[in-house]
Amino acid sequence: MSITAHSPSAHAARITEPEVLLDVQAISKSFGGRVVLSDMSMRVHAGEVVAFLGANGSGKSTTLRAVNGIIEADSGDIEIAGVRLTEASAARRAEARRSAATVFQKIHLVPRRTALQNVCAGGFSRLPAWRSIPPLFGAELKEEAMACLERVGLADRAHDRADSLSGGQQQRVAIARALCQRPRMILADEPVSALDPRAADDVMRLLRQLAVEEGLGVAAVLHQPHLARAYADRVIGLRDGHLVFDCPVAELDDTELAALYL
Ligand SMILES: Nc1ncnc2c1ncn2[C@@H]1O[C@H](COP(=O)(O)OP(=O)(O)OP(=O)(O)O)[C@@H](O)[C@H]1O
Repeated sequence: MSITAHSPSAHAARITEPEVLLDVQAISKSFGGRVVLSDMSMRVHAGEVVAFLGANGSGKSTTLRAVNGIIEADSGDIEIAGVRLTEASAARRAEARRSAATVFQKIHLVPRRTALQNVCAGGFSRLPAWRSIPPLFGAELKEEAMACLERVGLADRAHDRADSLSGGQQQRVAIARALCQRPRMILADEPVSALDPRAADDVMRLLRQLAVEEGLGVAAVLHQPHLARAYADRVIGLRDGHLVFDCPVAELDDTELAALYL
């Protein structure tokens, strides 16, 4: 994990080649007649970390869930890696959504399986269902999963049971599993909320490293503004389902930030 936040070379690359990996266009969502997200628009570019901030219930997770397909927006549109979801076939839509891998606060590893076996699960969508038990994973998938563990700095723990790893290590295994899905971007829904400050820093540094060094887009819901300041390029503020600000992290205003949580 060698890079520091806000590397100038990544900044230059974004200016010359701002590939849009996620384009959320005026999406709205209601549950039981209550509007929880209203006309939300935002973008994530390749190589960029975007942080979502806002109080409980402000619509952060709803935005990510509309992108990854856990829910469908009532209106608006979403483009993932150039695929406009409302116009795409079901197969194209599923493929586009696979290119945005999700990492959750609750890590959901299979505790008794090894780190490597858990990471292999990220590649299952490319395999027939009967190949998804460990003896049948195949050498190729195992090799790819091992490379993913190397990318998160945990190759040496590949054969340890998931439940023998620390919380921070388990979240890095979950990120490796997401990488094994071969995504263009990572949607991280409170990826560090269950971690101590040091492990939280490690995970955020890793997500930033994947953006800067590998060109992934990262959209992360955070409850820690200081982590957004340290690791994001852009910060999005949500309040009561409305976008309040979307600005480069250097322009984040303390008063506006505090107002999100009033
Ligand atoms: N499946 C659902 N059914 C009914 N209401 C829902 C559903 N999902 C979310 N909501 C409501 O939508 C609102 C926005 O929820 P969301 O999870 O997006 O907030 P959030 O900003 O991510 O909050 P938190 O920081 O607490 O995770 C909340 O009031 C929540 O109760």
